[in-house]
Amino acid sequence: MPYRHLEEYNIEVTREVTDHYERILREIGEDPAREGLLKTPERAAKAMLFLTQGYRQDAVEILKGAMFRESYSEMVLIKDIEVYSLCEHHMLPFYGKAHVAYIPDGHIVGLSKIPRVVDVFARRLQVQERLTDDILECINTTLKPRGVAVVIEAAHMCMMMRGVQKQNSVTTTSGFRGQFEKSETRNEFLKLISSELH
Ligand SMILES: Nc1nc2c(ncn2[C@@H]2O[C@H](COP(=O)(O)OP(=O)(O)OP(=O)(O)O)[C@@H](O)[C@H]2O)c(=O)[nH]1
Ligand SMILES: [Zn+2]
Repeated sequence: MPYRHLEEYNIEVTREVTDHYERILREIGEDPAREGLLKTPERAAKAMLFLTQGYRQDAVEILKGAMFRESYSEMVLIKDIEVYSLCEHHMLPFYGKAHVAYIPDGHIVGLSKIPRVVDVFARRLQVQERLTDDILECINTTLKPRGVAVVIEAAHMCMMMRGVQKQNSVTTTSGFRGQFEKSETRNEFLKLISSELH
């Protein structure tokens, strides 16, 4: 992605994507000139650029911006982080929850930065497996904790609205590094994310 000035990039790309959506409307049998649809191509373009803004954001920089030296060395768990992403096969939403934990090794990170990192990777075309790994690897290589764990539970609209049309299936993906590779620590994490206590 060329790093042109963001505003200039947004105006140019919004115009291009808007033109494409107008063509799509015509191809599916709609009349882009009817009143209700006049602004739809531009709205859809802005929505798509919002949902894919992760391509223009840097998760490593976000984490590095709020790392603090601390000796705390127990598990830090942020659970039930809402996730909205787009599957790369159909560009339809998949959505659910992410649970992220790490065990610090000299540094902690500002709590809000974890959901921000989740969003940076979710706001791209993804598969749930790669989204899980992207979050895991980013935290592992940037914060260098003793361990990191990521679990994502999600429903895929491409399996609900079309295709196999299953309304209640949930897909769970997970990744573990460092101390979470040991079953004791992993089990403590899994117990915490399944508990109803907040
Ligand atoms: N592993 C994985 N698969 C996904 C994800 N999101 C969507 N898919 C699947 O991607 C696959 C694409 O398969 P294809 O056979 O090429 O596409 P399709 O003909 O539209 O498949 P159906 O959805 O079965 O109708 C489907 O099985 C989807 O369920 C994801 O996050 N991870
Ligand atoms: Zn899909």
